[in-house]
Amino acid sequence: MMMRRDRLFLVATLTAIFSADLYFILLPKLESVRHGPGRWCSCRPDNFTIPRLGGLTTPQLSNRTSLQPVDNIMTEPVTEGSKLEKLFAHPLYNIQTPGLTPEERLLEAKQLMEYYKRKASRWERHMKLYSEAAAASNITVSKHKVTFDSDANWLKFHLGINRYALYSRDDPAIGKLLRDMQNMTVIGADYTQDEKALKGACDCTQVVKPSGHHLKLALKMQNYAKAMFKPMRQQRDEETPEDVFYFVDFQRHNAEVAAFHLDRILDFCRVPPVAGRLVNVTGEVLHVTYNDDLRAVFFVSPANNTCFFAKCLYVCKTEYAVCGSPHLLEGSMAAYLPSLSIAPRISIPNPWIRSYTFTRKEEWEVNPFFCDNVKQLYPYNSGNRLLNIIDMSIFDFLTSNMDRHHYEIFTKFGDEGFLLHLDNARGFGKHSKDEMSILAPLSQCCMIKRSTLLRLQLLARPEYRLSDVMRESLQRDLLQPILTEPHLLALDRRLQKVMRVVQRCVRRLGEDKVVTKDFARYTAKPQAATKTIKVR
Ligand SMILES: Nc1ncnc2c1ncn2[C@@H]1O[C@H](COP(=O)(O)OP(=O)(O)OP(=O)(O)O)[C@@H](O)[C@H]1O
Ligand SMILES: [Mn+2]
Repeated sequence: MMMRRDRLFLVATLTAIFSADLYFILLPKLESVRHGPGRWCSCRPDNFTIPRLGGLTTPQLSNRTSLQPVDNIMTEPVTEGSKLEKLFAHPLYNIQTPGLTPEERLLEAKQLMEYYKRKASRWERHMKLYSEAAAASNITVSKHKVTFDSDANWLKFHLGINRYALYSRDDPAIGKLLRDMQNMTVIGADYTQDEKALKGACDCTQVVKPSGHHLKLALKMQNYAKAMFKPMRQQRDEETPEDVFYFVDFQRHNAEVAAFHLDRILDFCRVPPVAGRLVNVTGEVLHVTYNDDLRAVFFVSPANNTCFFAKCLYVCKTEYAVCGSPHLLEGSMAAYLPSLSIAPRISIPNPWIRSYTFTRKEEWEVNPFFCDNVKQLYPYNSGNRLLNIIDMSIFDFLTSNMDRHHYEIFTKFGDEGFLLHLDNARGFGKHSKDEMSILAPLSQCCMIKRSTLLRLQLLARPEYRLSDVMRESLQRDLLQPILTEPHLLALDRRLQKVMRVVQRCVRRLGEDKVVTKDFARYTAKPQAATKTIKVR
């Protein structure tokens, strides 16, 4: 059964790829017949041509070019209407996954409801005890009504997580969850689990967490939805100065929001939903926290604004604080993933990890053949884990996030599970610089999933231009504009650079070696029937 589904999925992918070929190759050809020679001419000798799918079981696609020459694609006519809607209506974005087996879903509804009930009753108990204690010591704590809602959007998000993605773009619960995070009453605020474990300390040999720089909170909403709140630290138009190391750079709330939108536009769906919110730090944090440590870091600034700084054992510098104006503060709200107690995840060091010190270099930075070593190592020696790392590096290059020290996967899905793209707050720091080293997994391994490449090609075309679809997508956020124009335009420039890296690899190694079939593990199996697959 499991194998049949995998085969169906493979066929679905191939059908979509075939549709894309039709779209890119046949239609342009027909057009060129209609309009006479020259209009779609892609006959320059150095044209990059989209590779044929290799392998025994895959249909022979056209071996003619389907990638526009990178330097003339921007001059084609632009069509009217919503580019984003058109992008999402494209066959490449409508690969329908076959029905999921229980093993392919992260959670069972019954298990999740039991967890939710336990959580709700624990919360009510704590609230009662805490309110009594707070009244006795004259502390202001707002009491809000909590609602147990078995139809809550966050539950639907959790139930939708499966071995292929965190959510489906068509799932109406995701849009509703974004709205919940934007305006639902906050009933509780606390430090996040990892902050609690850290207890404000920092390891001074590693500068990953310079005391006071990390500032994030877990906010609980009226229906028990939980979000990770990262407050605004930097204005949208401020660029990270040249001399600032990436690991002491600010965390940017707008980068978290933008990364969610970009991940969805790339059709990865590996970033949890993130929405921007104006948070009242007095009413929605200070007055709803039951944590004395958190309350203790609040103060009122000389300008009469409510501020708070990160937990810190040694020095609590007010320069590190964030302040409301006088109470309202922008921030990102990232939907929480299911608790580790019901959906364990593991955190794995990125093979292309950077040194978090001022001087040391990692092996990948000095050894151009580093990827050959990685390819020998489990779990990068089989399946598509390495291809997933390469997807992640493309994503990080586009946002210019150098802080991908670890990645997480759900243990339930094992080695074939997708990689979670958590923590994107260090992206979008400099729009004028493209950090090519972030692409090292792609440039050193010279491999890319065909489905990823096809989508990148689409986003390089004027009718789906990445900056345009991003601008449109981000306009839906309450805190729009999320990215300044230079950051949006940098996306187009970086996309071209990704394509050029792929072109170079293809010239060096040939298409069949570089552009890899997705779901490589299953290619030796004969094909299943296509009739159950719907591709719009
Ligand atoms: N949406 C989420 N739901 C649940 N847990 C999350 C979510 N996002 C992040 N986490 C967990 O919290 C940890 C810290 O989050 P994040 O990396 O965003 O913050 P950080 O302050 O940059 O921490 P670090 O320095 O460890 O990277 C993550 O490693 C992850 O395990
Ligand atoms: Mn981080």
